[in-house]
Amino acid sequence: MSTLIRSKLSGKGIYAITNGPRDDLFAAVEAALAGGARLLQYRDKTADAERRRSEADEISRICARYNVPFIVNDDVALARDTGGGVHLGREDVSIAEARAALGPDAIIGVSCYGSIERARQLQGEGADYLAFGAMYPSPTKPHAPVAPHDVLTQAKALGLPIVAIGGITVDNARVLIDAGADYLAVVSAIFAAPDIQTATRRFADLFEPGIIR
Ligand SMILES: Cc1ncc(COP(=O)(O)OP(=O)(O)O)c(N)n1
Ligand SMILES: Cc1ncsc1CCOP(=O)(O)O
Ligand SMILES: [Mg+2]
Repeated sequence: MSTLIRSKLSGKGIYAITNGPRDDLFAAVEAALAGGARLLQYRDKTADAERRRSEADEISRICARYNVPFIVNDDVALARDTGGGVHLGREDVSIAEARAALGPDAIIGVSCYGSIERARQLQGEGADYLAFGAMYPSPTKPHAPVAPHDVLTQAKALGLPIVAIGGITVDNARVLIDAGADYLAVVSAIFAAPDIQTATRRFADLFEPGIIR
């Protein structure tokens, strides 16, 4: 069993990720947090900078009320201006550039897709968590290649929190936790659910077996 070498993230749990504009965005985020999400990412691939800024600002406040880290997808300037961390993929800026803008305390997470070599490289560059996936075909990102589950197990040796993403549902999640995922990153099975709080709670319960609510 490996130990975490350097982590700003404590524990395990659900990483809820928003998916673009919606009229009830703030209520949806609040429901996910009330349901037990332990990390929240603002992911909005639109180009409406003004709306993105005001939404990120409000969501960062909501996360602060729940004491849950707030992460911005792709956009380091928006992360800096809203006091958040950032998630970086292969199309995004380097960890060094993000770190220079956000400082040593900010959470910087990275996409490793299915590559343990990329994970090793990014761990060396100072990533705070390593995300792998898609683990299953994803309704949100249908063209994302599917990664093998054992990449999660291999990545444990790198000593950072491991995030699994892509097509995760309550019914297919258990094997990912067993393979080594510390966090399950979920878009549609939370934010497209008719009852977001209950959907998140069902996921969160996977990390707390035996708790009777
Ligand atoms: C936790 C987490 N993992 C992976 C991604 C995907 O990042 P990326 O490959 O940059 O793709 P986009 O999300 O930017 O379309 C993520 N956002 N979060
Ligand atoms: C951003 C991203 N990267 C790989 S899959 C994915 C989307 C995950 O969304 P869903 O939980 O709906 O499959
Ligand atoms: Mg990206």
